[in-house]
Amino acid sequence: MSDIRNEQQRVNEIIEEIDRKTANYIGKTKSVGSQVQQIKQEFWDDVTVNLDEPDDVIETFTSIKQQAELLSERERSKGLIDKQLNTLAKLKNSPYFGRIDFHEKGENQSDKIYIGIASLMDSDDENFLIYDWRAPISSLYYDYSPGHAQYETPYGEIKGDITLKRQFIIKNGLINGLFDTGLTIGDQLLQEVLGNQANSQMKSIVATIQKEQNAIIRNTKDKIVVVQGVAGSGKTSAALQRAAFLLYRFRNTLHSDNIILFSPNPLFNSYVATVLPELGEDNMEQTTFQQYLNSRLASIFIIEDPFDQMEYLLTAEDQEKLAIRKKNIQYKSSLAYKKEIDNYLGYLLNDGLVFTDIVFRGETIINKESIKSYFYSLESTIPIPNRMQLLQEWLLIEIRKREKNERRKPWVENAIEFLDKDDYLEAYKDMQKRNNEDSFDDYEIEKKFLSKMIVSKKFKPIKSKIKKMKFIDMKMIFIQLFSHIKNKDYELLADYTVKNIQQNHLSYEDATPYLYLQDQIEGKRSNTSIRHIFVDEAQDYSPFQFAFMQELYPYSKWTLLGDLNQSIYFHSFSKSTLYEVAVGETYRLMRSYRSTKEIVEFTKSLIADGEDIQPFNRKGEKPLLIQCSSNVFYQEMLNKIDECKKAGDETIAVICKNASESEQVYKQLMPDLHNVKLIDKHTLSYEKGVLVIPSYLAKGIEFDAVFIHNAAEYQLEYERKLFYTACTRAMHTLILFSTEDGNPFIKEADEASYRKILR
Ligand SMILES: Nc1ncnc2c1ncn2[C@@H]1O[C@H](COP(=O)(O)OP(=O)(O)OP(=O)(O)O)[C@@H](O)[C@H]1O
Repeated sequence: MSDIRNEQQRVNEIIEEIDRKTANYIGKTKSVGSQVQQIKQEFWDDVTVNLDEPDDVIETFTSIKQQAELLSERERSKGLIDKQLNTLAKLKNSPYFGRIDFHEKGENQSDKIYIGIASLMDSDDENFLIYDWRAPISSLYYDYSPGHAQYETPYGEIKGDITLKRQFIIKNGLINGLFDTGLTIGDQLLQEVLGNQANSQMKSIVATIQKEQNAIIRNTKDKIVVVQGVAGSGKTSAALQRAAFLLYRFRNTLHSDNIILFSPNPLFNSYVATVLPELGEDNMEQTTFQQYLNSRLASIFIIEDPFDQMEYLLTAEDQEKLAIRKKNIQYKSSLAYKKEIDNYLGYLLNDGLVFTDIVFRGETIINKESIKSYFYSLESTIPIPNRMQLLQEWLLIEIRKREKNERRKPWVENAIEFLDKDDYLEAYKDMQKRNNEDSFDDYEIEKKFLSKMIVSKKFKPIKSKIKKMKFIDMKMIFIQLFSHIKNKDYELLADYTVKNIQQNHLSYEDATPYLYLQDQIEGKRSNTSIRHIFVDEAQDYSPFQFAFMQELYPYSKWTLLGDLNQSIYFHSFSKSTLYEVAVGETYRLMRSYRSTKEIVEFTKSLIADGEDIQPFNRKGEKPLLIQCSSNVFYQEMLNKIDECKKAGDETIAVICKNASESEQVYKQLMPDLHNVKLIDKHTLSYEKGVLVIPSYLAKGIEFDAVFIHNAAEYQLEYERKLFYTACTRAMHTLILFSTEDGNPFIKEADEASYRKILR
């Protein structure tokens, strides 16, 4: 009891210090804020603008630049102070979550180390009142129980003994819970945290990071970190805390805009978007691979996304077509296909590139054959993209020549006659600017000027196309690839792609290879400012996609997080997986934190190597299978939803196999559950309540209660992982509905791991 009193006393003192510091920062932010205001108001007073002579222009430019730099420096300072204020407000609410007493070897006494989301110094700025959880010493808290312990610092290893390890729950400055931990590291606090309700936004886990997660978060030595972690083992959590750790550890060189997170879908983006701000860091850029493909190709093609591809595979009726499509997907996702493209690129060095005619007013002014022959007249040892640039320069020169000739043609004279008033005025102003002439006195000068203007305007789109390399017939070059492929099924592969491309459609499996080929011809579009990439649900990327991403971000380190048991896309069923491609330090997370022990015991028996999965010991009800005929389905479901709500479940997801099933279920539930929400691939965020969601969009997210709409819909072997992924979204309650035909994977599962009701 006296422990709590003493600790609360310390919390109070810390809050007083936080208040002092806050008052100080508020004073500073006001002063810097008014300086910013003043600089903005008086910006032009302190700038001497004189554009008479070249020297004056330079002086004016320098003076504007200095003023702008001063403004941005002040704005930056204001931003930093506001950030400090924000952190202090968070610390005031909950200053820390952990304490360790560490007796360093060779010292007389132990130090009390309090750990929170940020550091706080005492009023003399000499001693740490709170250590940032990312500081080297804080590692002790995550890695050790009381007893011998050590941690790494930039100056070497420090050894000693932990004499006390304490965890706190502090809210609004009051200690609500205090646990001293012995050998069972942090279990009590973890129990508390995991017992809470699911949220529509993920929470940070800094207070209870587990040792195996800490190793991932603090890895700074490997270029590629690969995490294979079972469902709910904290992969996404580890990724986000790792981003915060890296931003702290490399704060002088790494900023949030040097980090990207690739997530499985836009809904997931919003689900994880609050974690970094909660930890006082700016958010990293979050995107999906599809967003990248769209940014590059959506102006040329209608691109299929992975969800449409999945819908097709789940619902296709024509078995022959389905078989062809599956073959396509597997081959086109493989590194063998990339190799074929590389071979093809070898051939293109000397022959085979296809170009388009350059056409002006319906007439070909440079034909594709001459473009091709110019290209191949260039030294063949020069790489294709460099030759393309030389070709581009040549074309622009040629176009300028044609442009000059064109000015004398009769159509130009006609166009001058029909020039409307606005164009004429524009030309007049332009001439004034260029020639310092006041009028079009001389008819010849006027005509020359106007014809130049008219022709130049008409040629502008052609020049712009050349600058964008549109003289390369990429579609044709891609189509032609298939006659070079040695794969025995190449006719099937070619037929499928060619038909699509002719209709300006690009399937998901064709999009990355297309871009890869394009980049190898036009020149790579690498992004060199990105230093670290997180790929969540990494098992969903094909080896080809991953190889392509590595070319896009050549200077980046990688953290790949995935679970082979949640490989739901067809391409990831091919033998070669991302995990074989990515050679790096591999971590395995086997403990599942999301779901109750009972749910984990059931879900682990749905998959082949599930016996290694360890549940965290949190109690709940066994999953319930309700097998009934479809005419009582919805009434049963409504009853159970009602029960869950009464038991306190706040997020309840009815997970359906695909989008059309979700729509149907939504329509059925709507009349009785007015605020039920339907989630589709365009949904950007969601609220607590009852949701109906297709299985593949529930990836990475969790809910208090999960209702599997019709377990009997999952029958084929390749739907096993989809089914497993859907079931593992449940935190506290899992109820499976099934029509009488049943579900083959549940039939294989341990009967003792679930309850069953037949209606
Ligand atoms: N150390 C931890 N302390 C507290 N909660 C944790 C911890 N690790 C994981 N969790 C919780 O477990 C749940 C699952 O975590 P997370 O979503 O990061 O797992 P995942 O491995 O990415 O799951 P999946 O692959 O199934 O999507 C989350 O609610 C997360 O907050």
